[in-house]
Amino acid sequence: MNVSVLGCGRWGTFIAWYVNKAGHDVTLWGRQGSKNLQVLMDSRKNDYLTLPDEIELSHSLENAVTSAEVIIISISAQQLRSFAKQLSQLNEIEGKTFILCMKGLEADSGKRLTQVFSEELGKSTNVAVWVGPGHVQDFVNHIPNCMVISSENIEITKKIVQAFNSDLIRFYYGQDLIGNEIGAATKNVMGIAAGMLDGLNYSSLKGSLMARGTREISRLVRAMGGNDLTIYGLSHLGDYEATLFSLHSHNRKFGQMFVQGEDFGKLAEGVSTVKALKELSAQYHVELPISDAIYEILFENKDAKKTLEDLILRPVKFEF
Ligand SMILES: NC(=O)C1=CN([C@@H]2O[C@H](COP(=O)(O)OP(=O)(O)OC[C@H]3O[C@@H](n4cnc5c(N)ncnc54)[C@H](OP(=O)(O)O)[C@@H]3O)[C@@H](O)[C@H]2O)C=CC1
Ligand SMILES: O=C(CO)COP(=O)(O)O
Repeated sequence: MNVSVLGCGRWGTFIAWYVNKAGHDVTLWGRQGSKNLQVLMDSRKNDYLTLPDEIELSHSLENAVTSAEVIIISISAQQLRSFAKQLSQLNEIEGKTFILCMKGLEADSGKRLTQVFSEELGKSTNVAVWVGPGHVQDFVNHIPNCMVISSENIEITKKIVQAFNSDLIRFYYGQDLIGNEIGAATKNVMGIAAGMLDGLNYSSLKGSLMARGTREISRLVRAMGGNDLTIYGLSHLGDYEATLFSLHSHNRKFGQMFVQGEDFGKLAEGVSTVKALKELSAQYHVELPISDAIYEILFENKDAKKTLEDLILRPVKFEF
């Protein structure tokens, strides 16, 4: 199958490498001026991997889109709306399958990425998400993992899983798009919280963060019409090791450096997702104490140690 990957950062480049390894013809696209693409064109390498010669590297969005049956997008979540607008100007997008390999929510509206995408491209394309745990550094060292594909159309979900399943990634069929998208985006917020705990020498609280973080997000998913159990699956709890504990996690690292007064400088999607959660908490009348605490620390200048300690001082309540 011809597959194009749009976005050539850490994850998009890995996805191109992986999909080629799974037996497909792959084009990897980067925008004009992309340093990431230039480095790959010059050396076929980045900080994480080496791309085989058969993967085509391209600056032409039109060629990348028209030549492929399946188009995978992996760019920063806050750029998706404007990028989807750009895609909607192209011919021949009808009937194509798009897969979003991204973990975020629109910061201002709280909308899920498939909602943002469909609003800009209409209903004539299929859209799915590919989420779950995995770091490039582990996959290129042949360490396998499990991930999940989810869409509103089970036939599309099955087609993608069958095309991309391999001994490196075992895919599951997701049946709850709301839960999988909210789960994938919000695990980054818990990752930031975990990094803050690490930075404050409170790492032993991460078990409690796992228990109460999943509970908080499952309440939100249920209020939004999803299945609260999804939060205990691959998109969220299944991604906690890779985000709350892994030294590779950008979100965990961001949180750690934030409380240490340092600038991380790379994409940590959870920062924008914290804003989206503020909006969703109000829209759906769901209390999100951990996410609120991270919002206050990041955007209201509240003291991180005191704000996280205050979570412990909340009134006693039933666990479930
Ligand atoms: N296990 C998983 O499922 C993982 C998922 N991810 C997700 O993947 C997504 C990307 O993360 P990551 O690869 O780390 O981020 P990077 O910052 O490494 O890469 C982002 C890419 O997006 C491109 N980009 C940004 N804005 C635009 C735009 N307006 N138009 C076109 N291209 C654009 C950048 O272009 P340029 O090259 O010009 O800078 C860059 O290539 C995130 O949502 C992240 O959560 C990440 C890791 C693992
Ligand atoms: O989603 C990821 C791991 O599954 C990557 O997480 P980070 O963006 O925090 O590195």
